[in-house]
Amino acid sequence: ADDQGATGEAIIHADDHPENWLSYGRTYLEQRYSPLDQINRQNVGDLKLAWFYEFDSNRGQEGTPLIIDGVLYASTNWSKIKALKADTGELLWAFDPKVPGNVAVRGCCDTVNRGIAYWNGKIYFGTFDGRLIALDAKTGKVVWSVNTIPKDAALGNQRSYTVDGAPRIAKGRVIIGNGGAEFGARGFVSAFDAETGKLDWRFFTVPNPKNEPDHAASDSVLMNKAYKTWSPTGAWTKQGGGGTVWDSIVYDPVTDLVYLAVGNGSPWNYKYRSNGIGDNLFLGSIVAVKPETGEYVWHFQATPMDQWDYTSVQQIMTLDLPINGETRHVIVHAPKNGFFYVIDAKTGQFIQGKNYTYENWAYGLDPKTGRPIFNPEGLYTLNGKDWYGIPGPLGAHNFMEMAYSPRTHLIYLPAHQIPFGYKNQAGGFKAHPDSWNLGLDMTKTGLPDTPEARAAYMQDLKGWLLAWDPVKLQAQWSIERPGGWDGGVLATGGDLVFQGLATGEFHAYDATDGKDLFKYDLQSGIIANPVTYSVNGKQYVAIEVGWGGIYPISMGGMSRTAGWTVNHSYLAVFSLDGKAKLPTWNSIGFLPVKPPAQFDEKVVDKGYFQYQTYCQTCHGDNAEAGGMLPDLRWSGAIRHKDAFYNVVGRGALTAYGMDRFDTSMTPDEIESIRNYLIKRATDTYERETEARKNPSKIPTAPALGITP
Ligand SMILES: O=C(O)c1cc(C(=O)O)c2c(n1)C(=O)C(=O)c1cc(C(=O)O)[nH]c1-2
Ligand SMILES: [Ca+2]
Repeated sequence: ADDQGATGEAIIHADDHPENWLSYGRTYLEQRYSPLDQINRQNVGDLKLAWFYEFDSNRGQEGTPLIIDGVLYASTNWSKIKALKADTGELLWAFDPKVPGNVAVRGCCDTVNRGIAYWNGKIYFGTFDGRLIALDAKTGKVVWSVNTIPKDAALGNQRSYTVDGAPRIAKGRVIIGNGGAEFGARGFVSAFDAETGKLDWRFFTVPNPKNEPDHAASDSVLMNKAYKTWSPTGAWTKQGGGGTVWDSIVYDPVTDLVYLAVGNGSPWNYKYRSNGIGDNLFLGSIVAVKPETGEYVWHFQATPMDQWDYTSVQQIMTLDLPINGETRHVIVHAPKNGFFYVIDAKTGQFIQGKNYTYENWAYGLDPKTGRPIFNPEGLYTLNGKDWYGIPGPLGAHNFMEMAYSPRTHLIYLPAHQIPFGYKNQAGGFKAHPDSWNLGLDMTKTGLPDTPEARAAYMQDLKGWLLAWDPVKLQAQWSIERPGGWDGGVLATGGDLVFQGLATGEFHAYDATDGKDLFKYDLQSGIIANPVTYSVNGKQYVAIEVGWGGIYPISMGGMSRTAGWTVNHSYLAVFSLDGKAKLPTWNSIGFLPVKPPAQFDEKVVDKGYFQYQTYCQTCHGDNAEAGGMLPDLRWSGAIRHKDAFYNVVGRGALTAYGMDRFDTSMTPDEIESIRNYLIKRATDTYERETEARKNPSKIPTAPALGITP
């Protein structure tokens, strides 16, 4: 159809130009498969570093670069863009949208950016403070810029919006969502005209709190269908309800539909959010809409009554699959909840599904509808009991993308097991300003601190690369790793599967059997997705390097099971004849500093509560950092009350992403955190110092306070 536009046609026919990587998942199918085969099973062992380019941010890097006619466009943390010559790494231009540092506190999961879109000579990307920007791809000059968060909409009280997902473009409309459901937000996506930046339509994913029209594409389905799946008086009416679309949005030219991947409830606690009533549409769902108008077509809800942060925002991939002797055009989807779904792409009808990892919240799926058969023990907000949930809120699969090879008919799925202790906030829902507001007890969700409990928990941390058969719903082969949070996957015509790991190793595996054919130490945890392209007939493989995202910042010390990882942020590019060499970087992390001698025991408990409420989700559970943001036990600022208050209360470090908290905490509360940090430093200094005497052994048990 000619209404696809020239770039749309180029994306549909991407295989005619395999040298390029034109859109986030390479094609509209989002299979992350490239037919390039110059690098293959026979020669990948000789792969070498061709060049690397260091970024000017040292936080998690989750970007998928695009490659268009010899130019590589990369997005980095803090929503910055670099245009580089794809064969040499020479900088052509750079763009910094100057996101104010104090907005970091609005986002749950690091100031990441997952990628960009290309359309008709322009580059499009979202910024952490909520803008969508179009740049001239040749010059990096701004063509237009819009604020994607409407000032006048009913979005709840907290309005904690951030934009970190890659925009997608369908028929000349740039579609972008946002994050914020751990705080307080109402999810929606907006579609802007790619040439002018004018708003075309908006679709809210959860109802208006008063069931009033938003004057948006979603009005009729929300008022007629979704609203009655919510209690009219739950905390959602104040917090926004959630349903943020922070990652996958996919246009499918076969069905001519746009699929929106919808997130978790806000607050998480279902009893508080919706009085324990209703399925809460469209949380944990895929919603299909028309690209021109945003009009609702169908939805499939994977997680009704969400209370676990089981988002369905994860990658939406489309495939043609043989099912019962018939070829069907389907969506395959592995959301956080641990189940793999095959859904009819045109109608949303459930075809089949099965758990792809161990999970304990559901006994299985109803074979007709795909609805989970709940384990009543897992409904912790209804039964009032503590719940050790698997998957936890980081899911069995997160933003790390899976890939599909049409040669092996397998999906390469980066999965993990990161359990979580869910516990209800006592005494009803209470929101804190500038904080996560889950309706959960944030101190008890703190991970265990006794050596025994930690040792047991560590045993439960696992990661896998699954070579998943989407027809048989089973892994044909898999690789198990200690600890999760490994990067996304690329599959190629050379029968290779590439993946970067939390340990900093970059690997190539044989796509047919998982044999490890290549590994390279990139010296910082990898969470991003690799891509491949070619320039003048030479094939390259590129990956953004930089440890971060939610796992290390919230799990802190526990995330070290995946490897002792320090953040070095850069783009690494490989070729068969590369000659570049990385310097040797510090790999032992923040060094312990002998803590001040005194602290006030009486305020330590209060400090712990304040820390877990306001600090934990970035600086790590129990004041142990995970290798990316500062480990506060060793911070110079804990040595003096005023120095600490200047940072925490008055915002001395806002430029680096540390907001001021004098609007949410009293000076006494802030001082109690300092005392708690000194106590934690005192308790752990010895073991952390010991652990570093043998740098190669740092991630092992002693560094975690576990008796080996
Ligand atoms: O509910 C939300 O609005 C929201 C937003 C985001 C985000 O914008 O990055 C994440 C999550 N949730 C989330 O649940 C999650 O596990 C997650 C991981 C990451 C990351 O980049 O490491 N972001 C997010
Ligand atoms: Ca979430």
